[in-house]
Amino acid sequence: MIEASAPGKLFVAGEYAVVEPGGSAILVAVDRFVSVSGVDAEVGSVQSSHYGAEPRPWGVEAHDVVSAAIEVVGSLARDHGRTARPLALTIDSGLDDSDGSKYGLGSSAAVVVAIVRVLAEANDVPLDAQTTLRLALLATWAVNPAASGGDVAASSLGGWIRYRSADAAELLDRRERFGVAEALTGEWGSLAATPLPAPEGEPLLVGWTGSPASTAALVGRSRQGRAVRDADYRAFFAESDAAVSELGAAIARGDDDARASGIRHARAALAHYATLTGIEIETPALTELCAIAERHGAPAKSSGAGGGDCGIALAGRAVDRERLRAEWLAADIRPLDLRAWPHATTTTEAPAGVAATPRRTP
Ligand SMILES: Nc1ncnc2c1ncn2[C@@H]1O[C@H](COP(=O)(O)OP(=O)(O)O)[C@@H](O)[C@H]1O
Ligand SMILES: C[C@@](O)(CCOP(=O)(O)OP(=O)(O)O)CC(=O)O
Repeated sequence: MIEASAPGKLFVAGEYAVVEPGGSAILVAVDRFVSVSGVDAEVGSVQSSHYGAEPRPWGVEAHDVVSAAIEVVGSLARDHGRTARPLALTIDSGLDDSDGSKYGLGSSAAVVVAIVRVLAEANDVPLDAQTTLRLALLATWAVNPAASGGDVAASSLGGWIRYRSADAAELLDRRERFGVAEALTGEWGSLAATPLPAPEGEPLLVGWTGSPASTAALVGRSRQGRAVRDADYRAFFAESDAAVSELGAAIARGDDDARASGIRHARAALAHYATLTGIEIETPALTELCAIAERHGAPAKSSGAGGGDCGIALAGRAVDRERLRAEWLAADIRPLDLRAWPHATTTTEAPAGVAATPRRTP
């Protein structure tokens, strides 16, 4: 049996701007995982609670990320002159809560990355984190070419990362014309995924404000909705980029004040974007989440597409986290028990039962 897992993620800054090729974001992987196992089988299949009781055979016309991930690694194996080994895959997602709440922790990215890891291991295709990222991006874009891939980068690399997006259309075209193996090598334009040092003292606090509208719908609306003047969009893009640079540099040198300023600037850029597009990114519940955190001295903002889901706060050592969490709860905001992963103190250890890199068991 081969097993691998991949962590979920949260956006810290750069949402929406990162959708544009060359846009930047900061993300953090969190300690909830999607795990995938695979055993040799005559016919490839996938079992998941998403599909009901029966395993789904590979190759079924299902335009989803699971099929896309199987397809992309299969193509790579063929490009290397091998036939992809059929496996019976089982997907087990720990990203949603036992009561069925979905927190928007990037399940599609974690599923893709975990599947890519298992299949690559089964087919003896060695993968480093950057190659995993590229393969998982090709799979993700095959289903959603408008995705920035920031979530895929966080799932592939783990930890705190700075991400700059690539031109999906150009890379999909390269895959189409030259195959996956060829598409993987060579320039990926503006793509960059760089680890940042984990901030000291585990400052990440996460609150969940309820289920949002779908991200695809929000991103779609942002493009087709209110006609945004090019100059206005450019101003937002520059503002977001500056906030991400400020925050990335602050995290890199461990400067808490500059980190707080970076978060507040990223929040302001999103407010600007919401005004331009008419999208409600920061709902009243998210505004309340931020107000409570700010009263405790912790800078905060929405995380991801917004319209609900999670907000984050970065709490310095002086912040009374227990009181902050209690006030969130009293305001109907659910504090989530999440930490950055790998944890700052145990960077080499995976939690029990979690294989960051694929593992074979007899
Ligand atoms: N446990 C799972 N089993 C199979 N597919 C999954 C699972 N979790 C997520 N997915 C895939 O990921 C998609 C969810 O993607 P998306 O709506 O972007 O959510 P998220 O914001 O969590 O990434 C699903 O439609 C499905 O294709
Ligand atoms: C708007 C975005 O920049 C961020 C969306 O972040 P979310 O974390 O909300 O996304 P899902 O994982 O699909 O729930 C779109 C993108 O980067 O693709």
